[in-house]
Amino acid sequence: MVTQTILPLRLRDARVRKNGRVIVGPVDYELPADGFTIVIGPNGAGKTTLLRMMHGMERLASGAVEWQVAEKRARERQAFVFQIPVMMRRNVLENVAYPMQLHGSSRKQARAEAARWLELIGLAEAAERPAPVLSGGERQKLALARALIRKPEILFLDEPCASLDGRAMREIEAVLQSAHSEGTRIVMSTHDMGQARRLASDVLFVHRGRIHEDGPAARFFEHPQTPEARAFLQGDIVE
Ligand SMILES: Nc1ncnc2c1ncn2[C@@H]1O[C@H](COP(=O)(O)OP(=O)(O)OP(=O)(O)O)[C@@H](O)[C@H]1O
Repeated sequence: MVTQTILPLRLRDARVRKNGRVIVGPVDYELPADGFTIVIGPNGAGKTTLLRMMHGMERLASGAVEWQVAEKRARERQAFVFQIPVMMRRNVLENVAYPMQLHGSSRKQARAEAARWLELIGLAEAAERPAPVLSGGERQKLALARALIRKPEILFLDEPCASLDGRAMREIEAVLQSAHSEGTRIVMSTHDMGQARRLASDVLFVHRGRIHEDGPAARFFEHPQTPEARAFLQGDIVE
């Protein structure tokens, strides 16, 4: 059987409106099939909403978000990691195993795969602990293992390292880089310019609800094309 990729993703004239105001859009953009895309921009620029819109979590006021396959299949092949991870009041292993069980794996199979992921992500010792008692970094690792366990084609992450210490951040970045090198497409927002430079193959610079500039990371960081991106990279306040 030929497995058709869900990518590239196309956004056509896509807009999200809240309280009568367009907060993101119009966006016309094609997300290429490969890469580690970092989404950056000033506070309130629309990064979170753009990611949610790509993932199909926002009702569109106009336009379309189109994958290469039917919506149901596209949905199954994506995962999303939130800034504040959502987790069940069960132990860590069960939290990670859950998506596999939900999609038809036996409990035994799901638990075995979850244990493998916990090992990989450095959470093996916490397997039997209730998820709600984890530290911030551990929670985010759990969320990442749970997102990756079904080997999504594309993973969206909204500020996954906000407020984590250096060690947790390093561990999470290593897992993301490894997932990417094994073929997972990644789209992630961050406020941390060091992290953006470490991880990005390409950049989406969001300003006032629009993709203001996009391109390969090396070019963006060395030669930003727009005055707003230049100002942002210099650390100026961009409104
Ligand atoms: N549910 C909502 N109702 C009204 N306005 C909203 C809603 N959600 C977001 N907004 C507004 O839309 C704009 C974009 O928000 P969004 O959270 O996408 O930006 P962001 O770039 O992720 O911000 P930050 O960097 O602060 O996390 C902001 O001005 C925000 O106040």
